[in-house]
Amino acid sequence: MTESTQLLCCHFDCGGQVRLSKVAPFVRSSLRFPFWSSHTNTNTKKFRVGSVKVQEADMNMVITSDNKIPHVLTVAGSDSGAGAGIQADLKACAARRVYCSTVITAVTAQNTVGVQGVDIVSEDFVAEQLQSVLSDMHVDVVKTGMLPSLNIVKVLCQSLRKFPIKALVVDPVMISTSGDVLAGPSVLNGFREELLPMADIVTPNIKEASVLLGDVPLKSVSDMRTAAKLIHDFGPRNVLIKGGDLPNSVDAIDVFFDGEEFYELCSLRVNTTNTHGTGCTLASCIAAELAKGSSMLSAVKTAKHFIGTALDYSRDLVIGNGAQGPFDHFLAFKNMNQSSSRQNRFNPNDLLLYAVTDSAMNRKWGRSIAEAVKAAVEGGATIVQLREKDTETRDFLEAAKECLKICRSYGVPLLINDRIDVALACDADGVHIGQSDLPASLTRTLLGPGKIIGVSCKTTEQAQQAWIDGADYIGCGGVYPTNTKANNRTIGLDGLKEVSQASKLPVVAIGGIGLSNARAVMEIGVPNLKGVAVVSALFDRECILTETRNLHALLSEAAFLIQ
Ligand SMILES: Cc1ncc(COP(=O)(O)OP(=O)(O)O)c(N)n1
Ligand SMILES: Cc1nc(C(=O)O)sc1CCOP(=O)(O)O
Ligand SMILES: [Mg+2]
Repeated sequence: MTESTQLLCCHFDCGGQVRLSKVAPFVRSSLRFPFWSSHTNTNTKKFRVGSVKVQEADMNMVITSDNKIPHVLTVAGSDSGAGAGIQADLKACAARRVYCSTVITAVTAQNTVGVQGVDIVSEDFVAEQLQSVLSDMHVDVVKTGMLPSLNIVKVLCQSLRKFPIKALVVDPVMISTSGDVLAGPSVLNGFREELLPMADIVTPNIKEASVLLGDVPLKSVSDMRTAAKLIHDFGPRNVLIKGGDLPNSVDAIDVFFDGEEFYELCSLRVNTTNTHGTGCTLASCIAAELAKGSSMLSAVKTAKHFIGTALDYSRDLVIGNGAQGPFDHFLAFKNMNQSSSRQNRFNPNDLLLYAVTDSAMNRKWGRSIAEAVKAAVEGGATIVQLREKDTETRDFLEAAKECLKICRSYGVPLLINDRIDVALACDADGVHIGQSDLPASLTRTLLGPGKIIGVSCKTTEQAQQAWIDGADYIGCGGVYPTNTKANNRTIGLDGLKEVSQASKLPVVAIGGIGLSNARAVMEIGVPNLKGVAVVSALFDRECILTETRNLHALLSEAAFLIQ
């Protein structure tokens, strides 16, 4: 038996012996999750989803002091090809390191070509499976997929009323990726009237959103926003409309609506046909992150980033002969012939808005390092570097630990400037070093393959050496004159362009960059240039949060236009 079939068999037991335990009544308020409180204005927030670490965060399995593991119950159909449905849910939860139990609502004969047959499980047996799992196991989050009959929707809602859970994630599966109908119109009323009012989030794709709203066409992001609002009126607390199928869109743009604000979550469309099961996986990832205790928006961002990474890793995978293949949830495929796991823990898109702290600026404005970092990541910084030139080592270490907690909670990598000892001591995500610091090759030896290393380069030769030494990215500048670093040589946009074109590593531009010139920097149009690193334009300002937000919005737009 292969590893994957073993996994499948052991998880298909829906929960073990029936043991009825006393349960508290379903408490609706228990479904509420905290949200980012800083998002208070009414504008749409646009995120480029590229700042969430996937691989390393995975290893931090959350086990509580009483030895419980976050638990997702999926109520969905089986896909014999194992790309979608229950099988995708199991793989997604395993990859996100949470336990997943299963209630099977239908068995489909399915492969990469399409759906050849569907056998619907009776509602009585669905009810029995629900009872088995929910009466015995502590389920944190229920995620639903294919609910093929109105009666199944009804028994599910009854169970949810009887057993308390933390959150309900509804993926309103109606049509398979191959275009086959998986839930007919009779189920729609069950969704609208019973299930959606209980849901913490519903995650329709464009077609499903259209069907939920009585076949209104959705052709633009603006239509998606209107649809999100209308679906929200059915009662779910949050709506995520997945725009992957939106015509004429370079990016995959999803619209998230929490009842007050819209967020456009934007990520690069991965050029692959291995997309079967992305909807199920996304919903399962959201459920897994919620089970671990994430806020809703953060769960959605992590899930979207996970999908992007998994698709990227699996873009060349060949399984089956059909138009849409499955992908690899364990991010193993692309790495098969590579000796280290370096690619897994650094995402070059994280360089988009690189915030570099400065102790003198924090002192001037009366802020702690942690306060400054928190405001920057809340504002959308996608990576942070602590550059504390005159802070005592002990104080630096304590501040770094505090900042690491903040950054980890947002999925933002934290690097330490110069101080490899501090980075090792606090287990930071990596370091940034310059030409007069410890050599990059030695730094790699000290930090090992799992950490991020950035190297400052002003010339093409330095960029070549950084690559040879095993760095992950280069910082290139000073693009413009700066007061932040004394006697810094300015290389201008031309110098930046030359080094970026020659570099085999992703590049972040630095030096005198802010709102007024960031667009011009990005517009040099070299694909290797992934973002800008900024000190004074964020930290020598009254409101770091506002400055970071504004710069993030500008960079997201610039990156969008350039691709
Ligand atoms: C992203 C980034 N790029 C360049 C630098 C400069 O590093 P270095 O040359 O080592 O100078 P100091 O920052 O140590 O003064 C950087 N810090 N970050
Ligand atoms: C730390 C640093 N390194 C540079 C380089 O050219 O390598 S320029 C710089 C300072 C950047 O600060 P500001 O954003 O305030 O100009
Ligand atoms: Mg340095």
